[in-house]
Amino acid sequence: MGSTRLFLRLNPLSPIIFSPPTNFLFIKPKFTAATVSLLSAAAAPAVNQSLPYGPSLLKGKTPEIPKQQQQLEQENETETLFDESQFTRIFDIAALRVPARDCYALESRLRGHLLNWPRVRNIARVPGDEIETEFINLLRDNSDEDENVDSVETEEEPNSVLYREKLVKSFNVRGFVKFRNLARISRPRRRKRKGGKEEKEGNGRKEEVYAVEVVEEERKEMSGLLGEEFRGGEKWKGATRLLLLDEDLIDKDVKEFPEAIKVVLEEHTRKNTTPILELVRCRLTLFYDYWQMNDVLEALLPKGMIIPSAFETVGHIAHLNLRDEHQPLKYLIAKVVLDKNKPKIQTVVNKSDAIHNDYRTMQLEVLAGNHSLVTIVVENGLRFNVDLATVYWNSKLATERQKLLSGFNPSDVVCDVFAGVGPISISAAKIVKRVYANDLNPYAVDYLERNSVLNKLERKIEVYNMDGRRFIDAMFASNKAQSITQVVMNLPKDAAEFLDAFRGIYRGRPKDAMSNFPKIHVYGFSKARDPEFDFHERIRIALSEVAVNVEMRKVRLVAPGKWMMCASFILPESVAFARKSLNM
Ligand SMILES: C[S@@+](CC[C@H](N)C(=O)[O-])C[C@H]1O[C@@H](n2cnc3c(N)ncnc32)[C@H](O)[C@@H]1O
Repeated sequence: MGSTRLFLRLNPLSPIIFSPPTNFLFIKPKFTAATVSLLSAAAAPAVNQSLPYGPSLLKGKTPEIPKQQQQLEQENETETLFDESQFTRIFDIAALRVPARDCYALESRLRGHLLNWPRVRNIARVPGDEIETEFINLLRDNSDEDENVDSVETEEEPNSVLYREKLVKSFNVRGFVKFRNLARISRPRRRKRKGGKEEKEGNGRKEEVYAVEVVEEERKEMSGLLGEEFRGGEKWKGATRLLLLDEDLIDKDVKEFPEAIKVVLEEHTRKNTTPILELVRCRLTLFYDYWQMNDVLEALLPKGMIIPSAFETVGHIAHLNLRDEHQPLKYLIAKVVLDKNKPKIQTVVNKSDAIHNDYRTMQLEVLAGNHSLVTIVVENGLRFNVDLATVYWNSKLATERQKLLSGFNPSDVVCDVFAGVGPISISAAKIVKRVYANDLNPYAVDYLERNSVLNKLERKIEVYNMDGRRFIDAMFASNKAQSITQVVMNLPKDAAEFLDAFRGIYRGRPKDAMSNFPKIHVYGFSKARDPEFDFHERIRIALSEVAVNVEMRKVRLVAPGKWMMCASFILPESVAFARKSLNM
């Protein structure tokens, strides 16, 4: 059966001029004629007074889309899974236009009454808010009113008290006003901004996050509050900024404003013959790039469907584990995951099947982004090249690996029987004297060698490519046997069944010459009600030994009711000198 791709676009028949947006998911007519509205009622913003404070796709207005653009979008719909412009929301808000140099002081003074929306700065810039110095000088020349633009040095030498007072005024929250750049040095670099638009760089493309525009200025209401002398921003003698006010203040009369704002307005009016604050009406537009992954998925997926918001990452790859119900929407989900996690994530894959093969590699389907499954993972300060198409990697085991390594010391010699690309071997090589690392998968061995070199530890690691049982046999038959102090067996599916390889490893050799018995760390899964007992039993059976003194740990729950266990024990002398197992 061919794959069915679902396309989301704005319903062309619905009126969209400043109306609550209605999103519909269309199955392309090419595949079926049925139009399925998968978007829940929740995704259609109603003017709902009970909505919580803050930005929401269920609030605001959608922009007017010109007819021509609508047609263009319909023509291009084959290329896109959904129309990102459907996520544009416009909010009317009130703002105070203030002198740029006072904006930080006023922001901290009025913080509780400002917009305070996540990822939207309370201080906004709009085109034309920066006035050229020459223009300021021109205004100053033509003005007989005293404005507080760096006036200290233009006045006659005052007495010491007045001088100190003047000096104090020459500082603001950012430092000495005459050296504004000094304050900037310690500030993080601002994002590039064009006019009132906030943008971020993502994956080479500029993402428009939000924009602020001034719609109209409301001076009359202010003069009502502040008296006749208030003439509201008729003359701006310097750069200005907008302080975005609490969303609830948009339709309020200034008289109903919180006291703190009224006090600031009055103070400024009293101090300046030409008031330097004004109230303006603004339009705040939040674009697709503003919304977080969950916001978008919640709006796109049918009501009641579980939002697949959690995923594992391996380097630049996000690895989803989609349920059956997500399958028809997998490309759409992957696009959102990619869009919302760029640039760190470049590829989104879905694990399409349980792991069945010997090399423990996952069956991955690339759903979005670039198709390379070769990536670099950084763990514990070490770098690992991994190709998820050919080798095993599991970032969830990072903590466990650290736990295991914490028991190693510089005099140890380690045998890693199922080494993969080397997360245990290479990390161990940093601590111990020597590591013998083995894996059956030739690709894993290739990466293991490369990773040893990449981390400059190749001199401490010897790499082997053979079956685990043969490797154990070869190591303990060689003259390396007496130096080996630790053996790691991380193949949880069936490592315990490899333990019989230790039976008789010293058989036929003089007991006094073979006095060193390595500590074995073996991993395994258990679905039993008592996983410790169950795993211990499996170890005893594999070793054919009744009493084995084992330290048992639960590593993690890998599935409901299924534990990954780690058992550590010193190889019993009786096992090492026992008759060889028939399997060998
Ligand atoms: C669960 S992975 C663990 C790899 C590594 N220790 C890690 O933490 O990433 C198990 C590894 O055992 C290897 N393997 C499977 N059967 C094997 C066998 N019979 N002999 C040796 N290695 C084997 C697989 O290729 C795989 O790399």
